[in-house]
Amino acid sequence: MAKPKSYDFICIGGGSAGFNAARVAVSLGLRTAVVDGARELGGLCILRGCMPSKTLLYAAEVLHHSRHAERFGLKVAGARADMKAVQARKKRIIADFAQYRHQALTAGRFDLIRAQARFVDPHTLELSSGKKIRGRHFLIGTGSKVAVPPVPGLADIKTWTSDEVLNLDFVPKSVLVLGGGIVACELAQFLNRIGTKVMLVQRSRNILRDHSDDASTVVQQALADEGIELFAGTQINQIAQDRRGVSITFQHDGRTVTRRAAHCFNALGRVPNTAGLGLESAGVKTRPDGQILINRWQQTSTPHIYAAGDCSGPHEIVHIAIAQGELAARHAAGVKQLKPVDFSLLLNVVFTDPQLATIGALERDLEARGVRYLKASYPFNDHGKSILMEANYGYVKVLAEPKRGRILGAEIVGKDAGELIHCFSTPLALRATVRDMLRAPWYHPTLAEIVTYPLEEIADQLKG
Ligand SMILES: Cc1cc2nc3c(=O)[nH]c(=O)nc-3n(C[C@H](O)[C@H](O)[C@H](O)COP(=O)(O)OP(=O)(O)OC[C@H]3O[C@@H](n4cnc5c(N)ncnc54)[C@H](O)[C@@H]3O)c2cc1C
Ligand SMILES: NC(=O)c1ccc[n+]([C@@H]2O[C@H](COP(=O)([O-])OP(=O)(O)OC[C@H]3O[C@@H](n4cnc5c(N)ncnc54)[C@H](O)[C@@H]3O)[C@@H](O)[C@H]2O)c1
Repeated sequence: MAKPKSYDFICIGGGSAGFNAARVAVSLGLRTAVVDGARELGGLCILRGCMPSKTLLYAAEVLHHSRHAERFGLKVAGARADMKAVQARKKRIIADFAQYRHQALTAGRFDLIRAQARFVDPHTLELSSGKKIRGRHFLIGTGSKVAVPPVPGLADIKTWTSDEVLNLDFVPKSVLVLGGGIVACELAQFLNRIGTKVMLVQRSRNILRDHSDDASTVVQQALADEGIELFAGTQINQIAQDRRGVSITFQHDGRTVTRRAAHCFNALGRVPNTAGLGLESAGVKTRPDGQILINRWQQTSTPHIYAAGDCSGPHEIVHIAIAQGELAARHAAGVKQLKPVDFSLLLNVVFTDPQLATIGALERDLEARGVRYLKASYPFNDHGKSILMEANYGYVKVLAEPKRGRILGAEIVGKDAGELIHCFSTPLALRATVRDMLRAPWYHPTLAEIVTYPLEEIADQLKG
């Protein structure tokens, strides 16, 4: 039998983490291969995550504005979603992005092997083709898959995942959304805006539980105002299915509630896609849910094997997956003076409308750590530019260190919060103070200008 081909660096998975790790590894002179077993190349972000969801959310936002044009004194008759056309546009856009990634993967800078891989020992992968390859270093970037938690009846019924919702070419009559995380909230609003009756059932007291109560309350209110029937703080008793659709019974506010819908959308989270990778043969340790344990250089319990992206966490966010993949490649190549991924700059965006975005420290983290801070916030419904845009939901909140006013974090809920939060990215990275930010020019009238009000308030607190 032929000797297995051998590489310096092998990426298992060619998504955001794996592709970017490979790109950097090659640039550092490592003989590199990417192994990906997907029928379609591109990874979650391009094919079934960020890009298709944001394409559809934007279309739904345009429809929403058209339907509420009278707020601006406009008459737009008959605005509705032609889902076949919406879907065709999404497919065209995504095909372009996927094609671009396909070209990058097949450009010959590294070997691309189309196969599923599993470890048979710490340096050898067995491929679904039957071949074996060997590596000096590995990067596991196998992503995540939809979770099916033990909700009574859930495993016995046919549910949609985000994949099916992103592929809809019709307007469903009614959808029961399970979960109140980012996927649930973004896509519940999309469904509601295209004309579906949406019920959302969420376990925690608030939707978007990773965010502050203030922030999630604003989004929750906006979703309810648009007509989504939203139940938070529930406990599901049973879900069942018959020819007419699904029914759910749950506890809410001390009552037993029953609802019916034509379809059920499972948005109860995702789990690391690591089963079947033969991690035990390689000595790679995981948490009970399959999440790969890593150190700050992305090394697993077997130091020449790295992991990055959704399979290792701690966040399921594309720019983090990319940064982790790149760091792993540099570490494997022996680059000196590296810095770990800096989670004190964590940037998070929820693409609901209003959007919810945070950067840096959250108030609850500072409180938990006993860190003193100054804070100030300002509402969108008192800001000229947002008032003229009828964008009245939300606020900007800034947190700063009390001595010099160094920015510690910011939270924005409101129109285009995902764009506005970037006003704080560079200042936070450069450890700027509120006074540094106020020295910069701010054009009038812009949405971004709203940021100056809490900054000025903190500057005043510093004087006092
Ligand atoms: C609906 C939705 C919307 C999202 N929106 C956003 C957003 O707006 N912004 C954001 O930052 N994040 C968003 N995310 C999260 C983001 O998409 C993920 O965090 C990111 O794509 C993960 O990248 P990855 O490289 O870890 O995994 P993936 O991109 O999933 O790549 C994993 C690759 O590994 C391959 N693979 C798996 N197992 C094997 C094996 N055994 N052998 C060989 N190959 C294998 C797969 O085929 C796949 O190509 C969204 C997610 C979802 C579901
Ligand atoms: N805008 C973005 O950046 C973006 C968009 C979409 C997804 N993502 C990423 O994808 C990841 C997955 O998102 P998600 O929304 O699928 O997951 P999630 O973990 O954020 O949300 C899952 C929801 O299901 C609920 N849940 C879980 N188990 C339950 C049970 N047994 N009973 C009742 N409720 C239960 C949780 O309370 C939570 O509300 C996120 O971590 C996110 O970072 C990011």
